[in-house]
Amino acid sequence: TTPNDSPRSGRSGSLSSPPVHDSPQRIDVNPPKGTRDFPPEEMRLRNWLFDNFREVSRLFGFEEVDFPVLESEALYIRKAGEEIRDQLYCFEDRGNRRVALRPELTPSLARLVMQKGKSVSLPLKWFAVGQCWRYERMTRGRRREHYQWNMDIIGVPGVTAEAELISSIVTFFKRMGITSSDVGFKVSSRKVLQEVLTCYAIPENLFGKVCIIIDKMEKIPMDEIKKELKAAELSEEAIKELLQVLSVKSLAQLEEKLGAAGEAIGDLKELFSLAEKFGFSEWIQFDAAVVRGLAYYTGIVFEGFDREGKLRAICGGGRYDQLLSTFGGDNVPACGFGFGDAVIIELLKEKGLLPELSPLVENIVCSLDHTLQGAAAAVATILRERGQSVDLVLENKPLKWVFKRAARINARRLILVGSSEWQKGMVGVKILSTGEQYEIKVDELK
Ligand SMILES: Nc1ccc(Br)nc1
Repeated sequence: TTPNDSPRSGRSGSLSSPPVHDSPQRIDVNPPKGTRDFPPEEMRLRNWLFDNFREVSRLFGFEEVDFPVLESEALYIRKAGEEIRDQLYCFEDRGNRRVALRPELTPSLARLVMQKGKSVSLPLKWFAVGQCWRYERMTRGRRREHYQWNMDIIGVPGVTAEAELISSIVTFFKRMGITSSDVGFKVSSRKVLQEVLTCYAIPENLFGKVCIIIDKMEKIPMDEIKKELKAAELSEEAIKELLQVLSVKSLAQLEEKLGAAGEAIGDLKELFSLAEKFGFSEWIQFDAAVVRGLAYYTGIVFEGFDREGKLRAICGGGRYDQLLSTFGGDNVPACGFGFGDAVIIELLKEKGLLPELSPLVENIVCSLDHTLQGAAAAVATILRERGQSVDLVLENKPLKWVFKRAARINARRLILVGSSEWQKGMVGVKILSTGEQYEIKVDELK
């Protein structure tokens, strides 16, 4: 067949006829499944949220850090049966390296702390806002990426660090207009579980796995929990005791169960006492069932929840004193939290607290005829050099079009470059909110 007789076109042509290009296959204009675009309106909301994350981090004296979205898969290979492991977005790269899109930021932070070693002095107070990934079966239609705000304190063994972290999140909620009537923190300590398991001589290496099973307590039937604990070689008696301890409703009850001497009760009492000093007592409550779903927590754990119970956890965190040593590094005490960008927006919507964020540009500059396009560009440059934002009309457009665009981009004033004014070194100015208009020398524009 001749070049033009491509079976697809179905047209018979001759060599002389111009090549017929089939219309190109239209790409899928949606982002990949489970991911989001951020067009301007959504991007303004995201920037507003992240600016608040950053402002709170600044108020608490934290320094911003970031890491690659792509990490070695080895950072996340933990054998405790975590969901985060099951949903790892991992693959083999062209160099046959096992890599993964990070599902969380803490392992990267631990890696960087290890890399810095003795070159940094403790304590470190670092924060990051980064996109995290999971490969979720789309059957559940959930997102595969979200942005997480993390704050971590490295090198402080006492619970004052956890109190500081909870205080930073409370500060953030208050900035959002969220109160302790809207949101609270369930607080416990993994040392509660540790002390029970030690009583029953459960091997240390089962600790993470037991925590992950317990974390599913409110998500799967109790029979399933018991089955999984039994499969993890816990005796019936140990399971019974464990579930009993996890159902206590107060620190006093916990003290009766575990005694006053244990670290768990000591840490929790100190945290609740510090809460008074920091001023966030009404935000926190003891809840023995809180363990969080990450294997590496070793002490205090907490999660922010909406008191109406309509949403998933807003944020979560805790102490992870062994993480660096599991990476082969010197052990350093550490604690931190993760705060996702999705649930908080749902909560703000629920509470009618989403901000009105319109675009804002100070000036829209246009020439009144095409011969003055260069003059308009010169005026735009002068204004920009004076720190003024300018939307320069880049084509010859009727004034009606310019006014429509000015309204759409919420411009504060319209600068008109007309031939008679320009010959006098002047431009026309119209304040769009009041309609006030005047002429002014370009040099006097500010
Ligand atoms: N870890 C993780 C990552 C991405 C999303 Br969406 N949720 C949780």
